[in-house]
Amino acid sequence: MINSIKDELLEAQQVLDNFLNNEKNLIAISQAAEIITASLQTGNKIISCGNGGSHCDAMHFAEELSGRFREDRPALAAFCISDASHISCVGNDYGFDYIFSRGVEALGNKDDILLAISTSGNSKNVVEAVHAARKKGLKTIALTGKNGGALAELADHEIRVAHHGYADRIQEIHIKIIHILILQIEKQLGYAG
Ligand SMILES: O=C(CO)[C@@H](O)[C@H](O)[C@H](O)[C@H](O)COP(=O)(O)O
Ligand SMILES: [Zn+2]
Repeated sequence: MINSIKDELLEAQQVLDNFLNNEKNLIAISQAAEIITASLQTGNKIISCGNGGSHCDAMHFAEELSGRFREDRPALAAFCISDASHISCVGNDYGFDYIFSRGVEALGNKDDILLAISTSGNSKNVVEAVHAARKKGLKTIALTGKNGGALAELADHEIRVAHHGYADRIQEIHIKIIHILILQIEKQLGYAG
């Protein structure tokens, strides 16, 4: 078992190294931080969504803006489409493909940001959310994996972990990206040194 544990950690290290050693990825993160900061500075908000582990990541991202990251600072406008009654109603009445798009239709405004998280880039409900966001004039940022899937073509801006294995390895980098984004947003807003 020890060898298997070690193999997992070594693979995770390799995926992180591959991501880190491609300058394009660092630029993509910095641009996403700038887009999000500009939106917050003009009184707009961030809406996040994703499935499974990416749903948890989307919640994690939003709560660190509306709640707290490292230090105290004012609350920032962000929420994740995760209300169970909304999801069960829309899933039941319209279909699971529309659970996020309906949330964007209800609460998204022009110049808000949609952060769409999907390791495959192909989850239909996340893709539909991006379509709905574009229709309403939101800016769309996709956090993807593998070859970016449908979101690579659809989103205004993409940060991709180009790992072609299992989703969990991609998510492990996504959560690092999320924490880095929060820090950079705070720095640009003058809340972190
Ligand atoms: O957390 C994990 C795997 O680590 C799973 O729950 C995973 O998020 C689910 O299979 C998702 O439905 C995958 O969706 P996506 O990342 O392809 O959009
Ligand atoms: Zn997982």
